[in-house]
Amino acid sequence: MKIYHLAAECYPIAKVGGLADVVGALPKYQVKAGLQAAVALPFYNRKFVKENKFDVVFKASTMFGGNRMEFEVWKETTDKLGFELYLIHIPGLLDRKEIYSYPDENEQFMAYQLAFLDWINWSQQSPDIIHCHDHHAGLVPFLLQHSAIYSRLSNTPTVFTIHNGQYHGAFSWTKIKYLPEIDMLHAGLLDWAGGINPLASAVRCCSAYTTVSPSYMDELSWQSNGLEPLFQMERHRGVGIVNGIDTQVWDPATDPMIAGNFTIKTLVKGKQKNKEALCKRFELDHKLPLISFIGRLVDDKGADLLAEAINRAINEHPGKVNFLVLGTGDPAIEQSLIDLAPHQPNQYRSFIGYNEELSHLIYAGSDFLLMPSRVEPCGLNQLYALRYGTIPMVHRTGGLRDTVIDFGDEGGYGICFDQTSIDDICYSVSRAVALYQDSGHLNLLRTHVMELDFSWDRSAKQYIDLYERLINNI
Ligand SMILES: Nc1ncnc2c1ncn2[C@@H]1O[C@H](COP(=O)(O)OP(=O)(O)O[C@H]2O[C@H](CO)[C@@H](O)[C@H](O)[C@H]2O)[C@@H](O)[C@H]1O
Repeated sequence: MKIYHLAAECYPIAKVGGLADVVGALPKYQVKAGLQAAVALPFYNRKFVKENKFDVVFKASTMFGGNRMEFEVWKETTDKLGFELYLIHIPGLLDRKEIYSYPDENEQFMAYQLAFLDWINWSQQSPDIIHCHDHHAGLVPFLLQHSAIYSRLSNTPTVFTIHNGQYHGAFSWTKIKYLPEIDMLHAGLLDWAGGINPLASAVRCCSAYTTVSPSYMDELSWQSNGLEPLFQMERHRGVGIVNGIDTQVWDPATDPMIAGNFTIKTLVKGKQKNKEALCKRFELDHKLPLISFIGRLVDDKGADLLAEAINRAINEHPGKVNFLVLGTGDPAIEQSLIDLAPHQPNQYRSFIGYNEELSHLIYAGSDFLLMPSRVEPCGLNQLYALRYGTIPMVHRTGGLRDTVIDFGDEGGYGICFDQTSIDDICYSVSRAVALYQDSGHLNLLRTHVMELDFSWDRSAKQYIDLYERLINNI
C-alpha cells in the first residue's frame, strides 16, 4: 500500500510543534508495518536540507496565478528517516528558511499542493491513499475531485487529519486565480463564511477525516473557531485516533540529549541525575519539587495564565517548589514571563526560545509537567513526560482527558483539573507539593507511568485499518 503524507512540518526537517512529531513518526511506523509510506513536504532552507543529500527526481512547470511556475521534487537519498522524504522546491516561494508567517503564506501552500498533484499526475503515480494533515494540505481532496486536470486521480481515497481545528488557513475568493480550472458547480465546497476555507473544504471533500484524539472529535462540534455547524453535520464521518510517540527518539534509556540515561529499574537515580543537571544550569535548588512547562506561549495552551499562577503558587509555598518555563510565542506572554523573574528570583526560571535539546532535559529532569491548555487536540508533551517518569498536571480537555487519569482515581497516575484557571492551577500545585513529600507514593507513580505504552504501534494500526476500509470501500 503506497501512502503520501502531506504536511507543513516533519521532524527532524522542520518543526514548530507537535504536527512535526507526528508526521516524522507515523510514516516510520507504517513502513515498519509493511506499508510504503512517504512524506512530501514543502522545501525549507534549513539545517537538515543543507546537511543531507538529495536527488532531483522531477522537474516541471505549471501555471500559477497567470504565470508559469517552475518546480522541482527533491528526494532524500540515504533513507535515514525510515520513510521516503520528498521536498517540493519552488524558487521564489518554497525555498525559504521559516515554516510560517510569510505574507504570501496562502500562495506558498497553494503552490505546494498544486506542484505535488502535478508531480503525481504527470509521473503517472497512483498512490493508494493521500493523507493530508491540517489546512496547509486541505485543498487536495477538493482538487482531486473537482479539477478536471486531476481526473486520472479522482478516485484516490484521501484522509484528512486535524491536528489543530482553530486554524483554518482561510483566504479571500480573489485568490481563486491561483487554483487550476475547477468545476464551478462544486465551488461551494471551498467556501465558508464568504471565503475559501481549506480546513472546511477538506472535511467536506476527503474520504474520511480524523482528529488526534476521540475527545477532540466531540469538542470540535462546539469549539472550532466558527466551523461548529460543519462538524455537527459531518461528525458521523470522523474518527478520533490518539497520537503515539516515537519511542526511538523519546527513550530515556538512550536519549543523547539528557544528562544521564535511565530505565524503570534505575529511574530514581536517573531522574535525580537529570534534575541536578537541570537545576544546576538554571541555579535552582534541586531538593525542591520542580514543575515545568514546555510549549508554544499562546492562549490555547493556557500560557497567558502562567506568570500569575506561578507567582501565586510560589507565594503560597515559599521555599517549597520551583518552576521552569520553556517556550516561545505571543510577545505579551513572553514579556509577562520575563517580568516575573525579578519578583521570584529564587524559585522561578524561564527560557524564552525554542530549544529541542533543553526540552528533552526538562522532560527527564522535572518532577511534574504542567499543561493548563484550554484546547489540546491530543498533546504530546504529557506522553513524553510519562515516558520519562514525570507526572503530568493537566486540564481535562481533548487528548489530555483521553491520556491522563488522576492519581486519586482507580489506576490513575497524573494530576487533573477541570478548568484553565489560576485557582485550579494553584490547587494542583498544592497537590503536587504534597505528593512530592510522599516519596514512596511518587516513586510508585513514576514507575507506573514509565510502564505505560503510548508508542505509535497501536495508533498506526488504527490508521492502517482506516486506509483499508477506504480502499476496499467498506
Ligand atoms: N520552546 C520549545 N522548545 C523545544 N520544544 C518545544 C518548544 N515548544 C514546544 N516544543 C515541542 O513541540 C511539541 C509540542 O507538541 P504538542 O502536541 O504539545 O503541541 P502543538 O500545539 O504544537 O501540536 C498540535 O498537534 C499535535 C500533534 O497532533 C497535537 O498533539 C496538539 O494537541 C496540537 O495542538 C513537543 O515535542 C514539545 O516538546
